[in-house]
Amino acid sequence: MLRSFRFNSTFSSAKVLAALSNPNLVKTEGHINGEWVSTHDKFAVKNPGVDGDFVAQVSSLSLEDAERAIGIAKREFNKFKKTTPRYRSLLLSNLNKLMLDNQQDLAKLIVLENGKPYADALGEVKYAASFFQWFAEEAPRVYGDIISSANPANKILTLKQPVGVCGILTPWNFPSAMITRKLGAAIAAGCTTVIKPASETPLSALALAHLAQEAGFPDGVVNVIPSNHTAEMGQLITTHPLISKVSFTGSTRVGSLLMGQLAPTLKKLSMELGGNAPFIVFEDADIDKAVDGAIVSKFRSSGQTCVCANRLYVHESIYPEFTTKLTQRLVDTVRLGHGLDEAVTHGPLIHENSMKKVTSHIEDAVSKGAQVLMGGGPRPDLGANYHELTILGNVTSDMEIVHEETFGPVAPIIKFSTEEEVVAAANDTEFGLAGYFFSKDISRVFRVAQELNTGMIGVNTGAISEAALPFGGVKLSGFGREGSKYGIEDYMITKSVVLGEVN
Ligand SMILES: NC(=O)c1ccc[n+]([C@@H]2O[C@H](COP(=O)([O-])OP(=O)(O)OC[C@H]3O[C@@H](n4cnc5c(N)ncnc54)[C@H](O)[C@@H]3O)[C@@H](O)[C@H]2O)c1
Ligand SMILES: O=CCCC(=O)O
Repeated sequence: MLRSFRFNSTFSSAKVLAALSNPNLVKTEGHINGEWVSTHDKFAVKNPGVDGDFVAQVSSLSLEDAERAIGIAKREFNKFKKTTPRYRSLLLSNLNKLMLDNQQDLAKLIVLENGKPYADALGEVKYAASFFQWFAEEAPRVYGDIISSANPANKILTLKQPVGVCGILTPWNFPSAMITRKLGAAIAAGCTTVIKPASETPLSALALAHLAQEAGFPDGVVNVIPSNHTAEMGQLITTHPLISKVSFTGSTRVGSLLMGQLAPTLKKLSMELGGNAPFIVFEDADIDKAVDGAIVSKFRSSGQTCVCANRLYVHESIYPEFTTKLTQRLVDTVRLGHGLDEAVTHGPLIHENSMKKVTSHIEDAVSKGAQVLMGGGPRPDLGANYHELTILGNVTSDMEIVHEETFGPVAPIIKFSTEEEVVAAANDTEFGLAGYFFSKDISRVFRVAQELNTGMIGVNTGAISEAALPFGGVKLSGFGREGSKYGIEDYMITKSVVLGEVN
């Protein structure tokens, strides 16, 4: 059995918040036009790691507040779009620095509201800040074109212009990085923003708003509207005529709903949605490296990332060695418990619904013949949201876990015999966000990388995320690319200007 740690009262939210070095980061009100907006209507932010512990009561902004934020963002857009890329680059650099200066406190906020272990939370803060650094560097490097015309008297110019006010809708699994990957690009392009953070994790978003103000952002450029009226806020943002672009990260179900709402106003749209990542270990792989890669890819944030491996396909000739080594490595290294315990490597899941999905996937698989090789159940002794890291062997394609994203700490292992068979199985899904495979055969590396229908592929690595990566999917995993040299494009329009009589 894996070692684990019981809850210690020093991890209660009140104590952790009281001990932050920079108490100004703890904001519980909305942020519109540079002002903090308090409401009578509040919602509770729960600490997923400690039953019954609340991190904060946060103002739940109304639709009228959101309308005001959008109007202000539009007014400010008309000024902000005229600022120079160098100026916006400086704002982003300042914000990157302030995030890094406050990284320990920001990480503690993430642990409290999301549950992930402190080391992972610190990693998220650095990852989140890196998008500001990246887009600070991209902002001055946006170029238009001069194009020859069919008419010898004409020249065609293209201008890159910011798209307008951007609605940013984000999930709870990366309370900071899912905002900064969008916000960094939007600011670099010259857009203004209205951010609706997940109601599970608004504190990281509000801390960012505070730091943006400290970094010198003009009022009204970054507006944050926490609310537990999520569906109504989504409806307003997707239909509002003053919003020109919406970027959403979350489930395919909600993404598809938002896209329907948005159709009448035809806004520019980016969607980072669910995945069902295959992780393939070929017979020629370095098995120890594949085991390391599987742990990183499958169990990062206890399986709650959209790029987590969801199905592990292992060649039949190495199946016994791979499963034994994977199980042993986890038994030796994993510590389940509260994210602020330094020894802990894996924390709780976000809430009851996640626990239910994990349980139902395990029950379905076991009822159809899967074998529990490790873990398999909840840990109520630690708290309501703790679940053992679990490995299932002898998984087959009739099991739900092969077709649906678990978003939890379960690794289902499926045997395969040929490359053709495993590529077909890996592609047999409506989703296409990330995929992974391990092989030392360079021909196979190129062949399989081209054949897998996903937006991102890790070859001989389970860790792909960074600011330089064009992040995004295909099929029901969405569209648009975030981060990278492509990310800023989604926040700009290309305007063509035909100059006559220039010859
Ligand atoms: N692709 C990604 O980067 C990514 C990241 C995180 C989560 N996910 C997906 O999200 C799922 C788990 O999270 P979940 O169940 O909380 O997903 P979800 O789509 O229900 O919620 C995600 C976020 O979307 C927002 N949201 C929900 N309903 C909305 C609505 N009607 N209008 C506007 N915004 C709305 C909320 O802020 C919420 O936190 C996973 O199964 C995974 O597929 C994907
Ligand atoms: O879960 C979604 C994003 C994960 C990542 O950026 O690595």
